[in-house]
Amino acid sequence: MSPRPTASGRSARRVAFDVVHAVSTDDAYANLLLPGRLREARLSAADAGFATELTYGTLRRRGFYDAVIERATGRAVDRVDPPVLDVLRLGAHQLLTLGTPPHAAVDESVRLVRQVGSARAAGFVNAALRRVSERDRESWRDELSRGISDPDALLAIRHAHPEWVVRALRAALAAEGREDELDALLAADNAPPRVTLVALPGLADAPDDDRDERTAFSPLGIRAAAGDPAADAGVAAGTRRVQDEGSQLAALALSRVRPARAGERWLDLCAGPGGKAALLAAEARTAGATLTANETVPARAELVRRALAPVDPSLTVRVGDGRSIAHDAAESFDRVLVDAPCTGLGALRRRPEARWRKTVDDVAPLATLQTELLTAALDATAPGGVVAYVTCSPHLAETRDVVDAVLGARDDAVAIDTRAVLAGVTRTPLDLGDRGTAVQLWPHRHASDAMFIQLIERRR
Ligand SMILES: C[S@@+](CC[C@H](N)C(=O)[O-])C[C@H]1O[C@@H](n2cnc3c(N)ncnc32)[C@H](O)[C@@H]1O
Repeated sequence: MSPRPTASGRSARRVAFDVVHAVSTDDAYANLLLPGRLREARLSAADAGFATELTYGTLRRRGFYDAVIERATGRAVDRVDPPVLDVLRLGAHQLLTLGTPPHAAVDESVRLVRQVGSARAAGFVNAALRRVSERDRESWRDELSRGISDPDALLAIRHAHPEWVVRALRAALAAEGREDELDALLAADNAPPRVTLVALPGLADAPDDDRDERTAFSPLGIRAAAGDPAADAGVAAGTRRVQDEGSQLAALALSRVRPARAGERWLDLCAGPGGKAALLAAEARTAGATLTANETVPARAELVRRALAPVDPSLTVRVGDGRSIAHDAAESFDRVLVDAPCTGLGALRRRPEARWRKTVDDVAPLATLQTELLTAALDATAPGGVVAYVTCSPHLAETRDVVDAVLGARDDAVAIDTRAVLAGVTRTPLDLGDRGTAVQLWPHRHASDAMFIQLIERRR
């Protein structure tokens, strides 16, 4: 059941508006902004649930609601004042997805538009949302789909994804012979993800079978209790961290590809904000190895320092472009993680605004950067060492094509069967496509981000 607001639902709507509007106008990230706003507003658990669903759901389906608003008002959304448009988007989500009674959704939206300084638009909001409420979501989908026959364009409307994203996801599934799962994948992108934690080895107690808290695949994964994960004592102490299972498996593929020897040197080349670095550092420490982290954005390097502090505050965090790492440290590291900057198309559940922010034009420059970072990582790896190339995107141009391009250009590196490595790591077998040596995880199949993981050995 969708969370319902209590009598103080107005504060919840205001919190949702503030976050949605900051995303629209300041390029804010909802998953970073919302938790603090919820705490500041001191909402009850029910209202916090309602505000979260309202914020995330509105942002995920924004493109669909914009199309509905345009059709209902006869006005292009870029001709509607930004605060008014955000009030309409929130109203559309309440009407078409949350099942809020029309009189409440319309009246509260009119109240909200006054509250945010756009009182003169009250009549427009009232009329627009009344038009929106004349149909349910299915009927609006039918209306917007009329005259369209392209299957990807129809799926884009049905599941509120940009068309280029639907095409990219279809191609990635087709590459493993699972194109028929596209509908399930797009639906999974719109479902709130369950929160998982990682218990850092050597710092936190291992997950407990008896308390039924373990996740399906990661040996270190814990299902978070309901509510704010920041309230978990281990999370507050930095010994347990909020981390998607896919990210845990990406780090563990590298740390457990083979037993580590004391004195090994590990590198996380693109470490900010430090989730995988913390896990790698803890894994390294239990084996007597040491992690160095690198991050190009100084503020994110600071987040890496904070993430590493509970493991070992003396670890080195280099601030610089990962592409220049081999100038300082050629053939120096035994294990290197390249968790490359990417389109993030694999994390659409957790980053609700991302699908509307990225464009198809972002892909080629990212692929170039990813190719250069993977090349630099291999140059910085000692002969016999291992690189993990990881993206939280399944886009073939960022995954398979990057690996093929880099391996095709050098004869000192070879792909490792990453599927076999993870088969020795996970608690239960992963259902993977049967092509290639990489691991591609999926939200609909593994309840994780669509993480791509390819291990590569630098030949001796
Ligand atoms: C996908 S994120 C890494 C996530 C991180 N591994 C974690 O688990 O928390 C990619 C990171 O690469 C950084 N980055 C972008 N370009 C870079 C470059 N040329 N060299 C090093 N880092 C870079 C970004 O700032 C971002 O923090």
